[in-house]
Amino acid sequence: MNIMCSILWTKFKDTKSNLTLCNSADTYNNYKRDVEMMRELGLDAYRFSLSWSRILPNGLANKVSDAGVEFYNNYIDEMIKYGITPMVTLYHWDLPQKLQDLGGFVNPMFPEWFEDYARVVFEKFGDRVKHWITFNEPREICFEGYGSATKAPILNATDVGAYYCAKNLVMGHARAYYAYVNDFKPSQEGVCGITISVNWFGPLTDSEEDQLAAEMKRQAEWGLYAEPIFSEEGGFPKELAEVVAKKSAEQGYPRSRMPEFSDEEKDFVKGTADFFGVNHYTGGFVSASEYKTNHIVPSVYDDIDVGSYTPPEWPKSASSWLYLSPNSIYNALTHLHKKYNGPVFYITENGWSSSPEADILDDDRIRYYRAALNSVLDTLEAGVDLRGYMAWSLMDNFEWMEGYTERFGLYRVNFSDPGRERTPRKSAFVYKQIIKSRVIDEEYEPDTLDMTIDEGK
Ligand SMILES: C[C@H]1O[C@@H](Oc2ccc([N+](=O)[O-])cc2)[C@H](O)[C@@H](O)[C@H]1O
Repeated sequence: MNIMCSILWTKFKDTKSNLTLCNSADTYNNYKRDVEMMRELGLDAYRFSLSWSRILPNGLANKVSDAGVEFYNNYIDEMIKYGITPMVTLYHWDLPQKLQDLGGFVNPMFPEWFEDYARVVFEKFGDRVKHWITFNEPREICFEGYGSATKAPILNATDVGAYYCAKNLVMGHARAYYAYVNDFKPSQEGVCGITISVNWFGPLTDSEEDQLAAEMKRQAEWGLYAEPIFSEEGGFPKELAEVVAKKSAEQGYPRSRMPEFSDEEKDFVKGTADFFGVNHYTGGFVSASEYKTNHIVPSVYDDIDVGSYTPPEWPKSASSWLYLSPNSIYNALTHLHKKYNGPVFYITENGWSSSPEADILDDDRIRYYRAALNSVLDTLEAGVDLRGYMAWSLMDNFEWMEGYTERFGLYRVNFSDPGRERTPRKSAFVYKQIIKSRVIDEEYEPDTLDMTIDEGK
């Protein structure tokens, strides 16, 4: 977390101490309480992410931190003790500084560094962890980190950053997948996939132009990362690659700004996921001609050149990008189901933000979860192989560039308290009731906000 902390230290230096900022919800010192909260809610699975540098302090696999491994062992064991299945993400945006200094995701060595790290992790924890996710949200890593400069490492390379990063990330994912399948899966018998942020982008009208515009938007936002792994053809999305090649030539680049996969690389990457992890939050409409804004030239958004529209009546969260978009889980997953020939899905994140001032009586979050879970039921009804749903998030935490100003938790965290006290919000009670009864009762009102554990679980 060092990279984000130092960047954010600049942003928040007037209000918080660096140490406080970097402790976030402090699961390291509170993991037993966190597992207790999972039990209070009646969860049967929990997704969390490993910190690469907590396990390999220098990023490279020659030196393993015993203390880091011990922490994760304790955390995993605590979940398993109470029948909670851990689902573990290897990379959730905190690259070891040494690797970043060497160029991070755009260094051609990146896929090998990632495989080496993955091997250590599979070896240490794979006896108990059976659900692995290589990367959390390639788009946010590549487009936001190496292109639009809105996430670490804040690299402003709008022309090529996202595209170069995407290829190396996908190659790293595939190397880790084969390491698992060849050397660990035979004895450990788990599964390995990737989590991609998939918001739903539908056409503004039924016109052919808008349908094409929506497809371009989907290709740029998530096809760039999904297509090489889940499509039959392999490689980057075809229409997007053609547009980028054409624009690159017009802009005087000697070759396309989007690298290609060789036939051998395409074959290597294709099919390297036992499941498709989806982080879904919101949606919107896309137009070929309306609602266009100016974009940096050259950039991914200039390449696709489409307009985006969010209906003003959609409820808005505390995050600028997050609206309650009707039935967008269904729209996204049925689309992917058809496009990629019915893969196994897990929804690995879905949730709603409120402001720090908002009360624990979070009816807006309850409305969001009820709508989302109804959309999950529609999705199952449509025959999509959706195996799990994970809310984001169990508790408030440090929300990247937004710091503590956006809260996603079913439990509120008191960040002024050195012990980081956790208190269930009203949404936690409603979520618990839904899990227990398997029914989404729109009228249900908890009669107490006292959380107890159902010992039967
Ligand atoms: C709130 C969680 O969001 C996840 O990341 C994002 C970021 C941006 C979008 N978007 O639609 O613009 C969706 C998801 C992230 O994985 C998690 O850490 C939280 O930040």
